[in-house]
Amino acid sequence: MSEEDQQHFLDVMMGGLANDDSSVGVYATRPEDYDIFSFYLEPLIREYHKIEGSTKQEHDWNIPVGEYVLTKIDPRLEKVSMRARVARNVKGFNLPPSMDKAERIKFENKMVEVFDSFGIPGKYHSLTPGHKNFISDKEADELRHKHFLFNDMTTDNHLTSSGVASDWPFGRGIWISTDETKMIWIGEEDQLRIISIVQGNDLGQVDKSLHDLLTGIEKSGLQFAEHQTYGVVTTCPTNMGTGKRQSILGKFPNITKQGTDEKKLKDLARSLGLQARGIGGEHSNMDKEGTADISPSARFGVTEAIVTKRLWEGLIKLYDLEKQAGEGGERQNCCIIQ
Ligand SMILES: Nc1ncnc2c1ncn2[C@@H]1O[C@H](COP(=O)(O)OP(=O)(O)OP(=O)(O)O)[C@@H](O)[C@H]1O
Repeated sequence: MSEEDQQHFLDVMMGGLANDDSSVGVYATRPEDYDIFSFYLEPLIREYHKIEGSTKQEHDWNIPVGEYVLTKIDPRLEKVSMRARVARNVKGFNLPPSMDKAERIKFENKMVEVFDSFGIPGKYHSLTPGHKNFISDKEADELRHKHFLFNDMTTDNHLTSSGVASDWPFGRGIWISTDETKMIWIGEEDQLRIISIVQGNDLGQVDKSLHDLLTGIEKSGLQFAEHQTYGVVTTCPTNMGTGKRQSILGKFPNITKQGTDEKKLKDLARSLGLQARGIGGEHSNMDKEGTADISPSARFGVTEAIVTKRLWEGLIKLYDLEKQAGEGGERQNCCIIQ
């Protein structure tokens, strides 16, 4: 390996070397890392995604609207906060761990041009000092409170030690559609996180909203970085494949014993192929009602449609366990996050 590659390899491993609590401990710094360091990254991707034999990532957004309706699980799941996001990076740019300040700003400006012309009404809010769309800390916190905007990245050791959070807050921001159901993060763990949040009960509805947004961006001519085997290229190998994470915010007071036993819910979720996170995203806590963000773990070797199906099937089982955990098999109120 050349000296230059050795340095890049060290950069890839930096997040894990600096953080004992890392689960994967690896961030790609450039799309080509997945080929140059495949001897290291391929086994890791296979193990994480439990892939045996040869798998080539396929895409399928054919998600039935009207089929995965949460009120079929429980009529009280009427107004649930549903979220779906995909991670994307654009061809020709480094991945966030190795972007410098100038490249981050250049990327943000390129995206502002897309937002000005891609046809979905909305507004861009920038965290970059001096940007024409700059928002104050107070405004940024209001957007965080609504679960729209990502946190200050410098508070996360994994993001700082790997370089993902470098040059904060330059080149960072969020585009939000006028109806506040669609949003795009700029400059977080991936260059783009394309997101939809819908309050409702049909999982297909949030997928459709996300897919409309993604298609709109693709039509703008932006070309995403793709790998011939692993699908969309993402900074963290755990997101490779579809880059899709789909979740609902649900209340599980019985399983979590009023939020005092988060581990119980996390373990049960894991056994169902799901992940349970706290109310404010990864590494956050649940509240006294055991409110958790539930999403399927799989991103690679499954299609976008399968991710939704897995969430649906997992929720049927998880809500049944919640019911069983309650006194007399009764489930308390479940879902509305205001
Ligand atoms: N169903 C949901 N409804 C509303 N907000 C949600 C929902 N699920 C997650 N969120 C919010 O989205 C934000 C981002 O969460 P988080 O960082 O865990 O996930 P992510 O964007 O998918 O990225 P990553 O998996 O890389 O951490 C948090 O504020 C979280 O509370």
